[in-house]
Amino acid sequence: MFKGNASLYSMGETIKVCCAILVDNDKILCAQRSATMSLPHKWEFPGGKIEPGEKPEHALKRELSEELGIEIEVLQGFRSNFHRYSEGKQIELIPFLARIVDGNPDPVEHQAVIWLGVNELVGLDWADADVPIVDEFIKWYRHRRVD
Ligand SMILES: Nc1nc2c([nH]c(=O)n2[C@@H]2O[C@H](COP(=O)(O)OP(=O)(O)OP(=O)(O)O)[C@@H](O)[C@H]2O)c(=O)[nH]1
Repeated sequence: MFKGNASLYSMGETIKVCCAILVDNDKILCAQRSATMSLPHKWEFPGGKIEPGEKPEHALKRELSEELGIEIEVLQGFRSNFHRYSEGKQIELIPFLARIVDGNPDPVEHQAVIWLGVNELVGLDWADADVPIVDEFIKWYRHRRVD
């Protein structure tokens, strides 16, 4: 007799997605998905799917180069968030604090990118998977040690 957790078996594959919280002069880069992307017009942190066997940091550098034409340095990782969208897609969103080391963000796919102060982040219409990450980042940023 089946005794497992049935919901585990109906969830399907979890897609691993990395994203960058890019900070420069107390501003954070936010990217808006375009009308033709999934989650149209929602705000997110730039990034994308991690390919099989790829290290998350490597995927992040690749995606930011492709999407925004920038080179980044990854500073630290934050706790990932598992989220299942209503259409059934489940993602693990893995955030990293990062900074730009070369280039200016010039979006290829996104509709817009903007730099916002930490206090302004909550005013955006974030993709659902990002909401806990935004909240945790705000708390972390306010309490971080500045040496
Ligand atoms: N890059 C990024 N993707 C996110 C974030 N939040 C979030 O839910 N996602 C989702 O994670 C997936 C990342 O895929 P992607 O960026 O590589 O490619 P994509 O838009 O073509 O994906 P899709 O069309 O298959 O949904 C998308 O489904 C996107 O909606 C985020 O903050 N950054």
